[in-house]
Order: sequence, then C-alpha cells, then structure tokens
Amino acid sequence: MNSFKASNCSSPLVRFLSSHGRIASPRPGILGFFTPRSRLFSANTAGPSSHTFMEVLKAVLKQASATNERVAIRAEQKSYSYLQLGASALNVSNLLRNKDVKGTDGMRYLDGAQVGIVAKPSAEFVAGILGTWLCGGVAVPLALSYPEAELLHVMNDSDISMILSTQEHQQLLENVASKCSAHLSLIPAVTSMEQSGSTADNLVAKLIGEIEDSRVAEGDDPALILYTSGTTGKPKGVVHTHKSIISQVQILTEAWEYTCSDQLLHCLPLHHVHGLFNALLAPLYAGAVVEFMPKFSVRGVWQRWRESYPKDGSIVDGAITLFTGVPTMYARLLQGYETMDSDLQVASASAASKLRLMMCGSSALPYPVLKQWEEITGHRLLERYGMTEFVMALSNPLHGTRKGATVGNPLPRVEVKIIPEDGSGAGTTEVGELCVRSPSLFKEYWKQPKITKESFIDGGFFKTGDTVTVDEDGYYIILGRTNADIMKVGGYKLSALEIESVLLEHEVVSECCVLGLPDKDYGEVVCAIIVPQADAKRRSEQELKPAISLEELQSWSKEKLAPYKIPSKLFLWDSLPRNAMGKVNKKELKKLLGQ
Ligand SMILES: Nc1ncnc2c1ncn2[C@@H]1O[C@H](COP(=O)(O)OP(=O)(O)OP(=O)(O)O)[C@@H](O)[C@H]1O
Repeated sequence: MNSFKASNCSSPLVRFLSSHGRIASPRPGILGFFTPRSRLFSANTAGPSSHTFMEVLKAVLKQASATNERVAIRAEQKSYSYLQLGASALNVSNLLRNKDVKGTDGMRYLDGAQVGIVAKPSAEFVAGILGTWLCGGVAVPLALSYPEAELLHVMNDSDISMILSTQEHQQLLENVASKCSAHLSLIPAVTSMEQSGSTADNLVAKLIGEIEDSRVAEGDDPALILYTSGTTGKPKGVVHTHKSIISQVQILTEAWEYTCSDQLLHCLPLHHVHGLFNALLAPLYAGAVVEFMPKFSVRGVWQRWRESYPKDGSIVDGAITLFTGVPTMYARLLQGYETMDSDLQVASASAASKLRLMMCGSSALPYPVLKQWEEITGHRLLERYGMTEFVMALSNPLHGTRKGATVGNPLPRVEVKIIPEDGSGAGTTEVGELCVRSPSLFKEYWKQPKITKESFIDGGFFKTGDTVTVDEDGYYIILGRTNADIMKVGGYKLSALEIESVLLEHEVVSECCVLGLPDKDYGEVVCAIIVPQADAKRRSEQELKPAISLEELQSWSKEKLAPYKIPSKLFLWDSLPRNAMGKVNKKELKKLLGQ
C-alpha cells in the first residue's frame, strides 16, 4: 500500500524557507523533502511579526515563470496555476481598494475591514481570500448553505462592509448585501491554464512588487474570522491573525509531510478549519495541488481514486495522493463500497490503497468505521483533533502507531495540559479539561472580550471545553464536549462518545447518538438515538416490529458495557440532524427530547 512517488519537483516554499533560515536543508529522495520524525523547522517558526500568508504566495510566485507554471487548484475539469491565482488575487485586491466602502472617497487599503467571502469551493474563492489579505482586509468565509437569517446574523455580527461572491450567487447576495448595508463585488473569473497557456513574463515581477508594496498587515493583525459550528451554543466569531495562520500551516505541513508532489481531493466546506486549513491553505503552502469536488459524492470520490490508479498498475498524471474527511464521509464511502459489484470493489479498494495518506477528524471516528476502512483499503485513518480556536492540536503520527479511538499526541510546537474539573492541580491528572497553548491560537472572540478572557487560564492556555484522558502509551482520548457529551448518571460521569462507539458495533446500527436526558432519580439517564441499517429497516417494516427494541439493545450491551452505561431510553430515527461538518447538535436534541 501507499505507493507514494517521491517527486523531483522542488517545493518553492521549502526553498524560500531555507533561504530565510526557517527550515533545514531538504534531503531529497525521501517522500519529497522531509525526513520522517525529524524536526525541520526551527523552534520559532512563526517568524517575525511581519510574516504573513502573503509571503507564502510571494515565494510560490518567485518560482513560477511563463514556461514553468505549477498547478495550484483544479476544479470542474480546469486547472489554475499559482501564477494565475496570484494574478486574480491582485485583481480582487484592486477591486476592493477602488471600492468606496463608506460612501465617501475610495481607499487604498482596507485597513482591517471585514470582507465576507461567499462562493463555492473554487479558484475564485481562493483568489477572494488572497486578494483580501493583499489589501489588508480580514477575510470572513461564509457558507452558501446558511439560511438567509443565519447569513445575515453572521454578516451583521462580523460588521462586514464588503461581500465578495461570484455571478452564480449574485441575486441571493444582492438581497443580503442590501439588508446589511454591505457592498457586493463579484470576483472576476480566474483565467484557467486551458484558457491561457502562458502568462505575461512581467507578471511575476509585478505581483511580487505588489505584495512587497502591500505590507499593510503585520503578523499580529487579524486576517480571518471563522464562525464556530455552534454545536454547544450560538456560533462565535473566532479571530485568527496572519501569524496564527502561517504557524498552523507550517505545523501541519511538517507533521503530515505535505509536499509539492501531493494532490488533495477536497470535498469539505471552506468556512470551517478542516476544509480551510488542513485541506486548502496547508497544501497550498507546500506547493501541492488542491482539487475541489464542491459537493461530496460517494460515487465521485471512489471514481476519482480509480481514475488516479487504473487497474493496469499505472499512475495517471494528477493522481490523488491525499484525502481528508469527517467520519460520516468515511461511513458513507463504506456504504457505497458495499453496493458495488465485486470487480468494482477490487478496483476501488486497490486504488484507495495507493493514496499516500487518508485523514479523519472534526468529530469522533467510530472504531468500527476505522476497522472496516483498514480492512478494505489497507489505510489506518490518521485521526486528529482540532477546534476553530487553535485549528489542530493533537494528531496520530504519520509514521509510527496510529491508535484507534485516540487522537494521538500534540503536534509540533503545541503544548497541552489537562485540568481537573475542580480547577486544582498543575495539569497532570487522568481525566479533565484539555487546555492548549500553540502559536496557532486565535487572538480573540470577535467583540466578546469577556468570553475571550474567561477562555484562557494562566500561562496563555486556552480552555477547550473538551474532557479528555490519556492512555497507557500517552495517546490522548477525547471523551467529548464537557457540556454536551459528558453525562452525569447517578454518581458516574460517562462519555457519550465511548457508548456511541460500542453501539455502532451492533449489526443493526447504522448511525447513533447518545445523550443524557434529565431524570429526577439519577440526574440524567443514558438515551440512545439509533438510525437502523437499511436492510434492518426494510425487515422491520415487513415484520411490523421495530428494527431493534430497547430490551434487545440492553441485552446485547451487557457483554460490552458496564451496567450504568447501558442505555435506558431508545429512539429509532430515519436519520440524525447533522450540520455541514456532519456534527449533531446535542444541546438542541436534549431540548427537543427533554420536553
Ligand atoms: N477527532 C475528534 N474526536 C472527537 N471530537 C473531535 C475531534 N475533532 C474535533 N472534535 C470536536 O469538535 C470540536 C471543535 O469543533 P468546532 O470548532 O467546529 O466547534 P463546535 O463544537 O462544532 O461548535 P461550537 O464551538 O460553536 O460549539 C472540538 O472541541 C471537539 O469536541
């Protein structure tokens, strides 16, 4: 498995960083440039305060020329080079600078103004972000899937004065822009490599000149506001700086050895950290290719892998090497695999096995999914843990043992400690709240100074709100959100995630969600919501009885769970309400079911 070809292309960023003393000399021949387990970045990779993501773009552009253009983005059968992306960023920047935001004179730089970016995953979206940074603005990526009320809430909350979108959403956004007194601009279509084989010779110099000229943002200045998914409360605006962004992409590139040989198939929304950092900014930083598949399609993903690695054993140009997804995506890919005929299964499994790396996160990866995925594709999914506020903090290793039901260890330059619930102790306890300190930490919650202050403890550690523990090998285990996944039943504190993982092993269970419902005797009781497998559901409809009864579930669970962990309430549903990241809002469900 993992027949990853070491590339002979040189990573412009590695060269750029080498020349700036931030990275050790590359050793060619080993997975691109990185030596396994070695620490290639110096301790302070965040660099000087003026180091912004635009430096990255500049480094890439420096290496590009009209004859040697490298692909940055692929979308809808078109390819866009780093140079074309840079040229478009410049167009966007000029567009924004010439806009008269406040109804008076035009302004040269945005000076930290918020720019909403609403576009499907595309070259235009990326040009929108880079163009905003180029002229000193703060990018606020927004979801196209938001209902209008939520879009308006976020736009008003983040004080957006300008919106960047594309023609296909013009009507919707004109309406929204007028309601929040923002100015709408359309991102000009990015020229693709198919439309223009080469770019004017002088463009590279011009672009670099512009970037140098545009040193309007310093490392500590805000660059990005991302809204949390709101699983535990109202979505909050999380402000990231140029420094936190560049630190994070360096951390991920180092840990997962992203290189310019990589080609990532991207099927995630871009308004959350998983899709934006892990799957877009970090690969671009490494000089890799990001291929957008804006709507995740089970059939499309399997097909793209099969096209990459045909049955004759060849590897096509543009073969996908990286994939990252949320657990429900892998569960659906497995369901899709089950429906294939045996020839297609063989071709699909063999193609998938040839990717370099497959990663998973955003919510707990059920052990049965991990196991089945490994049986079919040979890949042990690399599970990692992150949060909007610090992007990624813990990860299973690229090399070495990846342990199921754990999220590994701290990423490079990330420090963590566990604080017991009563606040005592110096951070060495078995179970408690995870606290994180990292160069990738956010600056503040937008317009929420009190909540920002309360979220940090002494020493600048951020309180995640997640309860965790560490196993005998030092691997971290996420027990869940303290206020949504940790149930208090009698005298016990139980992890809903642990019980979900066990219930998912039952043959009738396709998806499940465990939560604590209020109870006058025990404080809370364990409640399971189960979505039965399709064939179990069909059988139950024919036989006019539930796919599984509470008694059946309890008697099966006796073998696997301590008595106080066995569900005492059961609901059978057709599906679970999930958000764009595949997460279930347990607070909402508790309200609904507790009535
Ligand atoms: N591998 C993982 N295993 C278990 N949980 C995870 C994993 N990765 C992320 N999470 C969960 O996702 C949370 C971070 O997600 P995000 O920042 O989108 O916030 P949210 O919980 O969805 O929304 P909000 O902060 O608004 O409640 C983490 O705090 C953790 O609870």
